[in-house]
Amino acid sequence: MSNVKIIVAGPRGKMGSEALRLIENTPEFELVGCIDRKHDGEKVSDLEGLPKLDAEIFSDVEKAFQQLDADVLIDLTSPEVGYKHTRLALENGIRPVVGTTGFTQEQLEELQDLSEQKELGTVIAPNFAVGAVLMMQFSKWAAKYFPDVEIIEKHHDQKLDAPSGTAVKTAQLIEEVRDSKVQGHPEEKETIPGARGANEDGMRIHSVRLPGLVAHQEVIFGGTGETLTIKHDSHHRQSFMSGVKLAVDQVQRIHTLVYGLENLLE
Ligand SMILES: NC(=O)C1=CN([C@@H]2O[C@H](COP(=O)(O)OP(=O)(O)OC[C@H]3O[C@@H](n4cnc5c(N)ncnc54)[C@H](OP(=O)(O)O)[C@@H]3O)[C@@H](O)[C@H]2O)C=CC1
Ligand SMILES: O=C(O)C1=N[C@H](C(=O)O)C[C@H](O)C1
Repeated sequence: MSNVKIIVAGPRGKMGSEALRLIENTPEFELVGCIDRKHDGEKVSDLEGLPKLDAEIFSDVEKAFQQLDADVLIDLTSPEVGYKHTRLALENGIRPVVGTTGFTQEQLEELQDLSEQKELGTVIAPNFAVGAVLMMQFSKWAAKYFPDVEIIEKHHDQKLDAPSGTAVKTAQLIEEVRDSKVQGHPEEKETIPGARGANEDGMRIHSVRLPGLVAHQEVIFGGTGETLTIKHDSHHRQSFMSGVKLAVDQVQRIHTLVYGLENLLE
């Protein structure tokens, strides 16, 4: 079988650089190019701290997609640019695997339509860590029995989007099984705005941002005389890479958009 030819967008980033290491260590994966707003025309191997891979860097995304013979785009950038990259990849016959978080519901629906129209697979996964996927699934299960729930997500202080994509996805999964419910005291008042966190269908989501953190989430359920906490921690970004590999393998076998790694796990 021939190699999977991959473009990485965001190669200097915390996740993008980890994805380059995954490609370097996966015999059937081949890096054919990178998208980066800096270093146009340089090689990945020219950049300090990145694997010695002989792929060219492009700052012009359309040029990259037209010139490179690629099967898959791995996007690990920021919400606005990630959406643009995903659209352009599909328009150029390249299957996107997207870890970038912060896409709107409308953007996800547009990408779903485009993916189907082009008959090309797209994987958008708010969290590639298998443990995080299980934490979300367990939370969905628990919400059937415990409709009072609050989500606390904790990330490093360089994160751009809040709440995290994982927290949003967790709330969406819980909403599938939980009747809409306003939690807390009906007359509660915030004496400092934001004290009760974001309100998603009555559920509260709290976002902590601190140096020293990587990616962590607790989902706390409250019942009569008991609480249940479901917790996941990513201590290192390697935790996301088996999911990225699975998504790259599977995106070539599907012809629609899959949102969430749980839909690809056996
Ligand atoms: N699905 C998952 O499992 C995970 C998803 N994520 C998500 O992945 C994304 C990246 O995270 P992380 O690696 O931590 O972030 P970083 O900030 O470390 O990296 C982002 C990269 O994207 C580049 N970038 C940002 N904006 C642009 C732009 N306008 N044009 C071109 N390149 C751009 C940055 O380049 P520059 O240095 O020039 O700004 C940087 O190289 C985030 O959305 C995050 O939420 C993170 C971890 C796990
Ligand atoms: O920015 C991060 O770091 C992470 N982003 C994703 C999210 O928004 O959920 C996944 C993981 O939590 C790490």
